[in-house]
Amino acid sequence: MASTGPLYLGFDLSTQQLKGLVVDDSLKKVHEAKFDFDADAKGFNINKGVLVNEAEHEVFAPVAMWLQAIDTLLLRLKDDGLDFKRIKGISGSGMQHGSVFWNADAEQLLAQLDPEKTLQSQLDGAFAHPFSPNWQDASTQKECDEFDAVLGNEHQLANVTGSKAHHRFTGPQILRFQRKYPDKYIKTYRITLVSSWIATVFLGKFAPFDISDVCGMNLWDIKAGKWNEKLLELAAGPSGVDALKKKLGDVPEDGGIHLGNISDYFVRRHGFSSDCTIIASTGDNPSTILALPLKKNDAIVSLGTSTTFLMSTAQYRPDPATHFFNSPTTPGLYMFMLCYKNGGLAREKVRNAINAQAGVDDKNSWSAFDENLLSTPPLAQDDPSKTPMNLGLYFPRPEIIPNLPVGEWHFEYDPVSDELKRSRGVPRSPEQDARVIVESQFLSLRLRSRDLVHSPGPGLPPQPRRVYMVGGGSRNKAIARVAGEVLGGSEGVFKLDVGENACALGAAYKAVWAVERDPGETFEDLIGKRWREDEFVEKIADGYQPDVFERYGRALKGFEMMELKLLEERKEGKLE
Ligand SMILES: Nc1ncnc2c1ncn2[C@@H]1O[C@H](COP(=O)(O)OP(=O)(O)O)[C@@H](O)[C@H]1O
Ligand SMILES: O=C(CO)[C@@H](O)[C@H](O)COP(=O)(O)O
Repeated sequence: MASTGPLYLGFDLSTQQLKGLVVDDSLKKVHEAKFDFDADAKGFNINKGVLVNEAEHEVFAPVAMWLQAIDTLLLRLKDDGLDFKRIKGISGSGMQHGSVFWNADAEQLLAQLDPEKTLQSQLDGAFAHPFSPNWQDASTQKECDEFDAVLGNEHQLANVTGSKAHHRFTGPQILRFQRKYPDKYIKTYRITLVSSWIATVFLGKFAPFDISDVCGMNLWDIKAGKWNEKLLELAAGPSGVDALKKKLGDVPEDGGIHLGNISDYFVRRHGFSSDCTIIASTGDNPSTILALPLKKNDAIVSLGTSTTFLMSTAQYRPDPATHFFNSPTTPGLYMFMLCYKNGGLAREKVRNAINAQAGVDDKNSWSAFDENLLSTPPLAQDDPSKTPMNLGLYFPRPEIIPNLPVGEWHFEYDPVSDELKRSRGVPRSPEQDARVIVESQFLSLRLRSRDLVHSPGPGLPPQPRRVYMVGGGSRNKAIARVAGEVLGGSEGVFKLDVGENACALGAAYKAVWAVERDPGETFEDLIGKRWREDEFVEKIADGYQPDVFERYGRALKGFEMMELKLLEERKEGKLE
């Protein structure tokens, strides 16, 4: 007999694709589909989901392409057998920091959508600007300097907003937007984040920012729970704070807030039930921590286009080197995050060089990369007693952590003499680059999370209890193995059964919680009760291995010296 129980739909609008995932009330995934921007979008000259203006270091995405993606994704979910009538709640996750500038006609256009036509064909006129600045944008150095200065320094800004100023954060982006396009800024009636943009489309009217994603703007005072007036004043420019406040709207405290019923357009065009509820959408990283009942001292490593490292903590310990956000669901909890621009695409560059050298036909195959990753000894050290450790940084795009320009740098480090020497590359390039780039990415995570992790048991050095891998790169077990060697993890390295789609899963779980919670029931309680560990997660690699963990511990010192040296050279103008 066909099931009739309630279903919950989660979206993930990320750099390279829109994904949709449906779960039932027992948290089991029942449908999923995706729309890949490069492969599926028609009429946009994008590469890896974005457009680039190199001259100004701008990276941005066409908003109309996302509308096309929603139009097609819903058809794909239908083809997958989804009965839209059963969907009781929808929530979404969006790549963080990106802003969409809507004009004054938008709400009328949203309210009057004709179910015979696509979203893309009807909402073209709803935007004051056709593009959304992407998280990879690096055009706002001047604006970031102003943000860091306005409260005193970057420490003060991090204390108040959870982060120092970052190129991609929405406040500095708005400041640059209103300076570069004053007319468009005046015409902007409402600014949404990518997350509240998804909710807006499904709601048919403007949706507010969510309590977690708002922390990615450098405008929100986390402890006070309100906008910081000085920061608003800076971002707002000549048209003033009140005008900007109107464009930004309110920020409800409850991450599970019911924003309203789904827009009639979706009821009539796709057969959704008219009482399907739209739940606040959040950022892709906050959403990822909702994909499982994360315990204290567990870490999530998300290998998407960006690499991120996430932990849930009750301690608010902001620092200019890291990010803190409100939990998307639970007051009093925070999300700690590290975010790197050079994640998936940097690894792909090494993979491509290996495949080209080996004459591999399938350009997207990871086999040769994986073979080299596993056959190269740790730190590409053939004989640890005689040869130095090989360290490197691979940044095809300007990096966030540390703030370095495009480049690739190699060093040799002798942990006995503590000597660090510049080298021309790894001994056997590009094969050994596979090992050195993956180690480099995980060493940076270990370096920057070391004060947050603690010993998971007697006699164990500080490290996570479990490391969960998610995002596209979590398909790769060779990378997971190296993650365990570098980061540890007393119980091992794990993957969710929908590991690549954790953001969409987290969004779907948020919808389950928001619709089905009892009064006062936390997300952790509800999801914890329904979660089935044996079905939903798989151990994919060993974690803590004392010898190699200790060896990487020694490498950390050289790694830190390497970064400091390059930062010094940047200051002296030697790297640009
Ligand atoms: N088998 C694999 N090994 C390593 N990386 C992979 C593998 N499969 C996919 N990826 C990486 O996953 C990335 C996409 O991850 P995904 O989480 O879907 O992206 P996003 O959410 O940022 O759009 C690609 O850039 C690719 O490098
Ligand atoms: O900028 C950040 C987080 O601060 C990125 O993590 C974006 O949120 C995009 O992520 P993916 O497309 O890699 O999922």
